[in-house]
Amino acid sequence: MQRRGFLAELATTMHELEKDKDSLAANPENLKVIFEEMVEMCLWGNATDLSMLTHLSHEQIQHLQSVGRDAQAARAEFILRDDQEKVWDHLKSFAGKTDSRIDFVLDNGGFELFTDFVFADFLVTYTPYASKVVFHPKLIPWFVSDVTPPDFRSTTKSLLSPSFFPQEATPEGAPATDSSEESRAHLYKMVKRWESYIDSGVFALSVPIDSPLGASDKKANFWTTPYPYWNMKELAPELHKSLSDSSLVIFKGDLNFRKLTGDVQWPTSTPFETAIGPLAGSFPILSLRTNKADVIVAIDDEVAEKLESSGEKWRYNGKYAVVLFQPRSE
Ligand SMILES: O=P(O)(O)OC[C@H]1O[C@](O)(CO)[C@@H](O)[C@@H]1O
Repeated sequence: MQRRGFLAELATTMHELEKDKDSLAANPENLKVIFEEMVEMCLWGNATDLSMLTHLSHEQIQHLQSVGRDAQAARAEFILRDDQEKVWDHLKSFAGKTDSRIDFVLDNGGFELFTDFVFADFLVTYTPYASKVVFHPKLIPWFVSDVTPPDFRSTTKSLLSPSFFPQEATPEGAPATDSSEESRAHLYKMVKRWESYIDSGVFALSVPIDSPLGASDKKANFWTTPYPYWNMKELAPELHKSLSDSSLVIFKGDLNFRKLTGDVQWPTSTPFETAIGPLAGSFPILSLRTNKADVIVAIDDEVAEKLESSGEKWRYNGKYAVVLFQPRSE
């Protein structure tokens, strides 16, 4: 029930944005505020994949996945390096262009994919900076809950299915409240829009949408090889070329971050640009990562020292995060 609350809350937020669409488009500063909420929603959507569920309490999971403005503000101090400002400036440079494309290198299905859809929807529906989104799934569920093409296809269908969210009832069995009916309607409308975007190509998968589990595709096989993303250009030239046409490539989650940085035990203050090696400058990269493994870069020494001396398992307890941006080279 709680999960449905979050989904509906996001759907209602998106619904309410509709009223302000024109004024938001005319006023980038207001749009920026919403953009930052969207980035953080999408970032923390990664906090609780299946592997984290085993050691977080129900309350901790709910806290990490709560999507309201206040909950996000409370978590801002846990973002150890935050390049949102740079990303926003980069996005604004696409105003007036009709062919700007954002790519999402997906991570987990379920709640995280829902937040990816919401962010993508925000970018194409409410900002003048993106005309298309390409989603990159994996062809096998490599780290258990990775999004595959069948997951992508079934997500909108599930969200639209009446049985997915059974009618709410009060403990006494009274009928649903007006507000829950309304939020259900907002969710329905939003997901219908996503389906129309899939039909029209505004939202696309990098591989044929009907690809079965275990299919082979030059644009996706690389994601499930043992190689770091440093080797993308020579080992997956088609994928590299395709991403080179993107206005922004968003890498979701911990595993993608590890592959971007070579899964190396870098000194914590290593610049992101150094850690991503030959990929730096090839295309604009945004990494939205909650920390679930030892690898970490781009953190000020004082911050790292303080966390180390606290004894907290900050590198992998899922409570901390980084938002890292590397632009395309001129
Ligand atoms: O789903 P994500 O964010 O890519 O996280 C995957 C991570 O989960 C783990 O399997 C366990 O935390 C890590 O080893 C791995 O990097």
